[in-house]
Order: sequence, then C-alpha cells, then structure tokens
Amino acid sequence: MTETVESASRVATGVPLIEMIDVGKSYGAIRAIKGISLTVRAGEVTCVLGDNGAGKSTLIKIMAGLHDHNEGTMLISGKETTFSSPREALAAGIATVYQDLAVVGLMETWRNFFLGAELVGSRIPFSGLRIREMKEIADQELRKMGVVVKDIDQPIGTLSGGQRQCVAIARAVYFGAKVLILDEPTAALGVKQSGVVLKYTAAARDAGLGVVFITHNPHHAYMVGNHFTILKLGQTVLDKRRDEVELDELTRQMAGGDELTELSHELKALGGMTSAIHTLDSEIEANEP
Ligand SMILES: Nc1ncnc2c1ncn2[C@@H]1O[C@H](COP(=O)(O)OP(=O)(O)OP(=O)(O)O)[C@@H](O)[C@H]1O
Repeated sequence: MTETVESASRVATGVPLIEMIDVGKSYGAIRAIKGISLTVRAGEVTCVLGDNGAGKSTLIKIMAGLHDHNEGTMLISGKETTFSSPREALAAGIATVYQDLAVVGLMETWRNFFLGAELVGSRIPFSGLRIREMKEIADQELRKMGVVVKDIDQPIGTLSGGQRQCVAIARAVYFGAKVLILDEPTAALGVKQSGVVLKYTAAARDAGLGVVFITHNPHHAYMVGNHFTILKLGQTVLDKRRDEVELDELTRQMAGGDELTELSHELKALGGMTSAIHTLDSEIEANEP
C-alpha cells in the first residue's frame, strides 16, 4: 500500500517525511548501494553528495518510484513503503526534477508549467482549456518563487537553464509536492545561474517541503543544506548535520579525503624516482665517450 506524505503546510519543520533505513540495491551482480540510511525532513534540505558511480541516482530512483530496493526499509510518513511506479511516488507527494528536464522547448512557459495537468472545462460547457487562468496562475506562481519571465508566452526553450530549473521547482511546489528531489540542479550551470537555483531551493525548503539535493559540489550543498550525506562506491562515508561539519571537511571528503593524501605521497615518491632517473641519465650522458 502507498502512503501519502502529509501536507507540507501541516507538517512541522524537522518531521521525517522519508526515512531510508539500511537500504541496498543490486542490479544483477552489481551492488549499486549498500546500508544507506538517511532521513528527509519537512522544511529541511538533505544533501546527497558523491562522485560518478557513487550511487546517488540509484538512491533517488528508489525514492522516486523508478526502482525498488532489495535490502532495508523505506518509510513514508512513518509507514513502510515500496513504490511500484513513479506515478505512485508522485501521488504520495514526492516530485523529482531531473537534470535533463522533461520540458518541451518550443512550447510556451505556461503550457510547460501545466503540462500533463492542464485545467480543462469551466462553467461554460465544452469551452476547452482554461488558457487565461493557466497563464495567470503560472505567472503568479513563478513570481511567488521570485522567477520573473518577461513573457509567460515565451517558449521555455528560450529561458536560461537556471530559469528552466526554477520553473520545474515552482511547478512541483504548486502541484502540492511535499518532497522535492533535485537531481544535480546546478551541474550544467554557471555561477550566477547556480545562485538563482540555490535561491529557489531555499524557497522550497522555507515553504515547508523536504528537499533532497543531489550534487557533486560541496560549496552549493553547504549554502542550502541542513544535513549532508557523502556516498562513495555505494556506501555512506560521511553523514552529518550542518552543526557537525564545516565546508572544509565536506570539500576534503569530496576531493577524495585520505585517498588524496595517499595519492600525493605516491606522487611525491614518483617525483623522487623521476629525479633519480634524470640524475642517472645525466650521469650516463656525462660518462659517454
Ligand atoms: N541500470 C543499471 N544496471 C547495472 N548497473 C547499474 C545501473 N544503474 C547504475 N548501475 C551501477 O550502479 C553504480 C551506482 O550508479 P549510480 O548511477 O547510482 O551512481 P551516481 O552516483 O548517480 O553516478 P553519476 O553521478 O555518474 O550519475 C555504478 O557502479 C553503476 O555502474
């Protein structure tokens, strides 16, 4: 049975919406994640950091209903749940904004905002789509989130990557998401556009949603995060609340932490070897008749 995440407006900040307990997932013989525990709380941003292949996508696909887990437990508002489709996760209030947004580039911004959930019919029978109302709502909702598009009729493909992410976030908030999963929302963006997306991530958090923020970038995570989990080869290597961790430690762990120190020793040793070889070469050269 599917549990629905309680209405964000009724849930106090800090209340668990999703709890993953010792969750694991294998694709055939490949164990993608193992022993992952994390909690997504109302009004907080849970950051999941990790390099390529760390298991971030696998983790969010379980929460988003694309995959099921084969180890551990997932609780939705305290009830054990396995989603059998993305539709089920969405119905439970869990919305995912993927990096390669599913938008129709040539379609107007307002149409994309309502895509698949158009307002139809009205008091007048057979009047079709309620276009004016949809335009007004899309414009209002975007403004509420602080996104100002010049013209709501503008094709979404003409907006910047950052603005498109923001439209997707505003859309999820409007349609009542309680949990918002953001899959590397700043990965393809420059500094300014990333700043814009981070601002809307914070706005969604402040509106009471539980946000899961997937990223490679510890600086971006630290700007909005309340909790940080770093994954490496499918396992948790760091799991700390904001008051337990500094940006330096996040950056060091993401850069490879102890492994990097080891690599630097190896490179130094190699450097020593290289200069020994150079010395040897020069000596041979000098002794050649
Ligand atoms: N459908 C699949 N079939 C087989 N193996 C998979 C599948 N999806 C992911 N994997 C493997 O699971 C591991 C974790 O991959 P995952 O995509 O979850 O990591 P990620 O942290 O999201 O990486 P990236 O940042 O590159 O997307 C990797 O070893 C990957 O090759």
